[in-house]
Amino acid sequence: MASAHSRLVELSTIVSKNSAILDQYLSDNNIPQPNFDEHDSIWDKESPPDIQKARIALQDASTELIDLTTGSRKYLSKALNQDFTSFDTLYRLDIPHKIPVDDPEGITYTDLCKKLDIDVNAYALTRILKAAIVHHIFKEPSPGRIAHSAVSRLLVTDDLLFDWLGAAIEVVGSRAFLGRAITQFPAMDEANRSAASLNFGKQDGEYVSFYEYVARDPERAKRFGRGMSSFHTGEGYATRHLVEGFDWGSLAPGSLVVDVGGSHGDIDVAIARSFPGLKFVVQDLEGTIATAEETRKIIKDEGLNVEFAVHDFMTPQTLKGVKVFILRWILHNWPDKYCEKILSALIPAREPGSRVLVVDAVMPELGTLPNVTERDLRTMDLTMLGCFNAGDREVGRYRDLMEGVGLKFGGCVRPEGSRLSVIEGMCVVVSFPVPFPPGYPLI
Ligand SMILES: C[S@@+](CC[C@H](N)C(=O)[O-])C[C@H]1O[C@@H](n2cnc3c(N)ncnc32)[C@H](O)[C@@H]1O
Repeated sequence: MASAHSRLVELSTIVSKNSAILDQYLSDNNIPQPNFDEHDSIWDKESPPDIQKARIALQDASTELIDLTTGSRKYLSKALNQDFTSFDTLYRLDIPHKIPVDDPEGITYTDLCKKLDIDVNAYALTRILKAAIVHHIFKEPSPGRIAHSAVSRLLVTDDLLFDWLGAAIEVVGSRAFLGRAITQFPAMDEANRSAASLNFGKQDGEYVSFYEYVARDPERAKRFGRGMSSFHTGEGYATRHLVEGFDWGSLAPGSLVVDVGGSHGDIDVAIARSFPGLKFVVQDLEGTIATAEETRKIIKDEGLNVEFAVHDFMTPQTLKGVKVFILRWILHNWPDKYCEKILSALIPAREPGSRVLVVDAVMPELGTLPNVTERDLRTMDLTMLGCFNAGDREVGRYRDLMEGVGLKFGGCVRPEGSRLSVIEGMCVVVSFPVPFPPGYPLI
């Protein structure tokens, strides 16, 4: 039943009323419908004031409709992509933690400045924060005061999300250097010649890769690991997709599952809870493994069969008898030649019946998904290109990569509602955590 007062309906009425005004204007003046094919849009020309008013009202209501139907967490990452500057500032100055979390009246801008660790230009900071407020990050309950919004409050109540923001700022900030990177390093095939390398600047005289940069600072490594954990709390990236998306029950008790580049092991904890008979080893770089204390505690408290081991996935796999290798969000971080190296490194561990699960987003053909979905995917793809000279590949490129190193390609499935095919020998399955609309052709 519809609500007595529905903001959504109210907004859609504004959209429809103003669309009708614009439509009438076009028809009265024999102007074709707006599209992106014409060289010259009608809206680039001057139109009467009431038509301009109708356009603004329509756009304002549509924007609010989109914002209100996005969800706070998702909104946060969307807003970060649109308004990087404010986020960068509020993270660096730790603004969310300086604003009372449960007081709708918030704090004055002046008192907020007094709480900061450094003496900043209050006028400049206020302007940066107001730019955040128009994106629903914080709100202004009364003139001169700032309070938390539902979105900004998350940054205080969810520590992992705050760490995600810290990591995401470095990631998204690097994307801005893409144009410089493609002109300075046009081949774009080296991890340490990326937009991120330019963003971070030379370290001890050398450009470094994203991961080298992260590993140089334990605090940053911890933030990145925790930021990854926070991703798993979002619906699109929930661990359950992999828990439900593969037939773990078909593995014999005691089967060894190795999560290559598994970070803090969130995926393994989730699978181990449902399949306690399996044995998991999470492999990652030393800095990441060293900061997985929260997962270690969960593993100990719940008695889960999950271990951590330092292993560089560019070097041959040392474990034997592995039934399943998980490579989740790994290949999209590496240029092709490194993906070949990572996949080849698994070959010595291959045995009949073992499998590799590559879990990554798969890029669709242009225009085959709803535009809002595709915008998200392509933004993420460019983020990966900026950070790593890598990205979310089309399914054919995954197949080429795998077959190129002599692995059998086992198909590409979406976890929800799909059963994975199990093929004798080294079977490679590409799945991905993004909730694609039903019916999207995967292979
Ligand atoms: C994008 S994260 C994905 C983490 C995890 N698989 C997940 O799905 O959340 C990539 C991981 O690869 C790890 N990594 C990067 N280079 C590595 C290397 N040479 N050997 C092992 N792990 C590495 C990083 O430390 C990080 O944890």
